Amino acid sequence: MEIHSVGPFIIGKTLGQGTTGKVKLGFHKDTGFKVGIKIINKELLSTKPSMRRKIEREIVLMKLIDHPNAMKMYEVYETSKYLFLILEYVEGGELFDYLVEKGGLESGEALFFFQQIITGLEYCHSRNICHRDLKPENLLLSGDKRIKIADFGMGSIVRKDALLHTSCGSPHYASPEVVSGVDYDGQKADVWSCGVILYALLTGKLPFDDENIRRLLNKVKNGAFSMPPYIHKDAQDLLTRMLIVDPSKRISIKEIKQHPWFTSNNNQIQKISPVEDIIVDPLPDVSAIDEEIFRSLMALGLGTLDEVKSSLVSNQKSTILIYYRLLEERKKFDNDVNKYGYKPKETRRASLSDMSLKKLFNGNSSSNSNNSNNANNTNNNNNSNNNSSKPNESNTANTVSSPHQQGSQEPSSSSSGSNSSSSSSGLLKQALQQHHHQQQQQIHQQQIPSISLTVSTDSNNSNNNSNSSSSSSSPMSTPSSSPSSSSVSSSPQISAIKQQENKYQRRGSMTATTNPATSPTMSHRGKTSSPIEITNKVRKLKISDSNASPANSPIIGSSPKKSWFSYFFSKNSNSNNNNNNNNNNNVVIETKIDVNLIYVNLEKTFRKYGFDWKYQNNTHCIVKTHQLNQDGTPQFECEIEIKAISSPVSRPSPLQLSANSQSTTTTTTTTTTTAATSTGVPSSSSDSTIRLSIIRKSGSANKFSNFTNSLEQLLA
Ligand SMILES: Nc1ncnc2c1ncn2[C@@H]1O[C@H](COP(=O)(O)OP(=O)(O)OP(=O)(O)O)[C@@H](O)[C@H]1O
Repeated sequence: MEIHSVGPFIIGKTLGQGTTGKVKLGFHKDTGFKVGIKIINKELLSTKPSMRRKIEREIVLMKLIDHPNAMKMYEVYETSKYLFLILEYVEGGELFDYLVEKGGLESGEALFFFQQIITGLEYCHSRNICHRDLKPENLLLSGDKRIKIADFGMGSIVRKDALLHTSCGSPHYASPEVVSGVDYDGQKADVWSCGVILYALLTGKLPFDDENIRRLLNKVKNGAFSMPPYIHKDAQDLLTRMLIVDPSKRISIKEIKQHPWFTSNNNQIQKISPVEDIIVDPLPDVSAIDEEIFRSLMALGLGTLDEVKSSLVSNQKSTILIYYRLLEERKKFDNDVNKYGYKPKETRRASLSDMSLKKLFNGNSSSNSNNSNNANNTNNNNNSNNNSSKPNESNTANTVSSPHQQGSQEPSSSSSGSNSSSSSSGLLKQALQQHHHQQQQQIHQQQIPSISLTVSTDSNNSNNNSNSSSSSSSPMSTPSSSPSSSSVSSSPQISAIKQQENKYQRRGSMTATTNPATSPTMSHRGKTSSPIEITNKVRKLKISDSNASPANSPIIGSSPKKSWFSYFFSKNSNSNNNNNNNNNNNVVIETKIDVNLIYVNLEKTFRKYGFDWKYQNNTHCIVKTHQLNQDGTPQFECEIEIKAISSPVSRPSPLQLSANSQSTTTTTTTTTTTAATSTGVPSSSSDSTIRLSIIRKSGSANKFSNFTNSLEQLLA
């Protein structure tokens, strides 16, 4: 039976497509509240362990994230075939497209975006989450131009002072240490990516680019880029500090926030305390461990089964225990809200205080000083509670268009699989509440004469408003007066911002003649390297590989049920830390890591095992040991086939911003995308999946097993 709804949401038009499936627009049946629904075929997850791990990780990380500058995940639904991630709807599209349209941005607007990126990233880092794939394509814009960091598929939790191994991301945004294949500090690598993004914001160009991947990687490693003279000198200074090759000398997020350019608009950005500040109690014994949360922890790869278990009952504070408690808090929050409807402030706060989250928020201040921001936030929330304590009742219908009116493309009233809206999770319930509140405000504003606003020349003055309703009371939110934590879109502050935004001048289309950056530039750090003109290459390629996209099918079999964490975790949890394929001859690893960085990872593993390697042709690599058996054959030898496979949406990998790009129909038959690069390897779009298959092996089974385990870990 075909259904057109998931839980309380009617499924509408397609918003986009990633490697795991389509993202559709969803409308809340009762309120018209919009969400993004990411539809993932579970078959994909069972047949591709690395993809499964990626999705598992993404879901758990998103459960841990609640910040106005990061895309929220409200709920997960599933049928026997599909997973549905109910996401915050981010209507303004990708920052990438915005940059394509506008070219380089005026300094104030660039700062406006940059501050939000840094605020969101600082929040992630405070939870020890590194994004590792920051680029304008993964930064979405809300309707009121708020940045939402998205796509945590490459994200990782990093224990304090630990280094990361996997080289991932897009080479244009990846740091020198990442492209060099050495172990790296994930936070410093994210800072580098932000430096590249800042450069792109200010110039509409990339600091490091080359058609030839080998040269590109060398440029990144070298770190030389040209600095257009029109960039404000303070911004130049910040860029120079962010794009420092040596990560130990690279500026930190904390220092960025104190930098003169960052603070030049007097926007007050609040400090976010690290996750380590949370006070947590251990569990009394292993029988108290919540199975679902345990599986989620395993998905984060924080330790082996035994390590995780013993950390949870140990008196010693550990990352594992902290994340257990955070996930528990989120689960409790969702459940409580379901049980009691919109939860009264006192109860929620009591729940939060159980784990002394107040210590986390506002640093180590006492509960009193949980104060201004929290109080403001809570009060706001409380107000909205008072205004509409039952969001799904009565007055919402008067203020919100029905999904049909809002243009749902599939406005079927089919109730199959529908969960009642009253079972919405905490974050969703909160968002619905907020949505209702906004609608009310809008109506109210329409009824009163318009107020004349004095618009300051600072793009962010209005951001000092701390009435963040979106970050207010959910379990892991942190009070923040960040740019994005401003109030609802209908507020005078936002109107003022909008007016200001309208004042931003387009820099003009990025043509060779009009772009100031193509005029003679000053050399940077004594080196010259012309900035690469953002080319007029095709931005969006049409989907052609229908097989690759399960979500192309007109949806959905059985009724979706809501799950806190989807049951696919339980089905597959045994294999979380194992390589299922080890017993098979044909090990297949699929990964979404950029193809160029796959080679960095491969070679890193070869070196680790002391193997020699040789690329036979574009897609095959022979790997063998130096050491020989008595009969003269290598102790171990194997052949790896490397292929780009289904890429539902292909996009140019670098910031090939194109002011006049047309949506051109281009066939994306990725299995054949093996155009040789200088390294003689297949090339593909940055979003395609690459399959590595060991098609032949001989020699030591032990070596083989260790080697493939390493590869899997590195590329998962
Ligand atoms: N919550 C959302 N609101 C609005 N648009 C969205 C939302 N989520 C995704 N999109 C759009 O859909 C596109 C595909 O998203 P999706 O997350 O599936 O792909 P992706 O970012 O390539 O990640 P991956 O392929 O790793 O899953 C995005 O590029 C974005 O334009």
